[in-house]
Amino acid sequence: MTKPPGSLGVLEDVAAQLAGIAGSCPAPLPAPATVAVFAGDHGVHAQGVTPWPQEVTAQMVANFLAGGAVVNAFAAELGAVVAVVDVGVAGRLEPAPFPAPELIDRRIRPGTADLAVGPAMTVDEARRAVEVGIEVATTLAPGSGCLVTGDMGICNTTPAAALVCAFTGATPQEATGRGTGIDDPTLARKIEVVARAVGRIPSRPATPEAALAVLAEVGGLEHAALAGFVLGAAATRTPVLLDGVIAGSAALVAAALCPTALEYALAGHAGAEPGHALALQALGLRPLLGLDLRLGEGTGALLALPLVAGAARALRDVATFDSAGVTEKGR
Ligand SMILES: Cc1cc2ncn([C@H]3O[C@H](COP(=O)(O)O)[C@@H](O)[C@H]3O)c2cc1C
Ligand SMILES: O=C(O)c1cccnc1
Repeated sequence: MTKPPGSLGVLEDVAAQLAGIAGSCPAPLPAPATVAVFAGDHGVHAQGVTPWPQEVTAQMVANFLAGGAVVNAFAAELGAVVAVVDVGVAGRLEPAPFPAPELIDRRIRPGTADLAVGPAMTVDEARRAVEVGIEVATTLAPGSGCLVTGDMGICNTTPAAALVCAFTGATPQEATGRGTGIDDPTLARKIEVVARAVGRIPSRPATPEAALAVLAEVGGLEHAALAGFVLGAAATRTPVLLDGVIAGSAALVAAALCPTALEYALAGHAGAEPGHALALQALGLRPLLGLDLRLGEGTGALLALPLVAGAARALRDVATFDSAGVTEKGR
């Protein structure tokens, strides 16, 4: 390529990873990208770990379908498609007005149980939610050059923090953050809730069965589906761009189920939630962007898409020294 070796820095690693994923060099461009927003609710809402009412999850699902959320704005800017999956919303979902895209209805149950007091879901429900993610990824993959993780679920930074503790060995104080923006008393309560949940499970589950049991005990339905989404992306040799702490915690589950699946994942950004950095560090993933985002929905992953596309296009389109008649460097 007509550039000094190494001059594209991290993007050279991205290009090499894309080529490895596709098994061809140059790799295909990561277009079109499809962001799958997995939505679910959480019984731990009863503990007062977020200032937002639970019905905001269902209302935001309607907003995604109507095209009115931040993820829709970023997707429109970047030419990405938004798919919305109900894997466990608690509320009734009104049919979206024509010509809105259809909701993918894969609801396992209307929200999890309260993970502060007992298992969030059964192991069978967790497995079925993982399978929803696998199904969505393998269905979308043939028409997508890149898959992007998205999430919606009021309270979902609480199970994310618990999963980060379980899979990295971090303490609840280290892994728990302010989510959508909570005050000090709420944060103290949230840390206490995460500690109670994590106290019931083994640290660093060593087998896929143990990982699934941890996911059922302290996770969420969208976390489970996102773990499956990463597995499905890998199974179809499709790059998957990870968003924030929900995706990061789900990727820890995916890595415990199948370590090599993470070779197909790229970290879009470093989010503000402390558990996100812990998850990425444990996974050995370097985030492409650092913008202090703390939204979710897939927004931070989508913003990294032009970097991934740039890396792929450079590898494909840039002339060689020979073909462009550019003189190579001397000694
Ligand atoms: C209007 C609104 C839109 C959102 N879009 C994503 N989230 C994000 O914030 C929530 C997690 O934060 P916590 O654990 O503090 O509740 C999730 O719904 C996540 O997707 C939103 C949250 C709100 C309120
Ligand atoms: O990092 C995230 O994905 C995130 C952070 C705060 C709230 N919701 C999501």
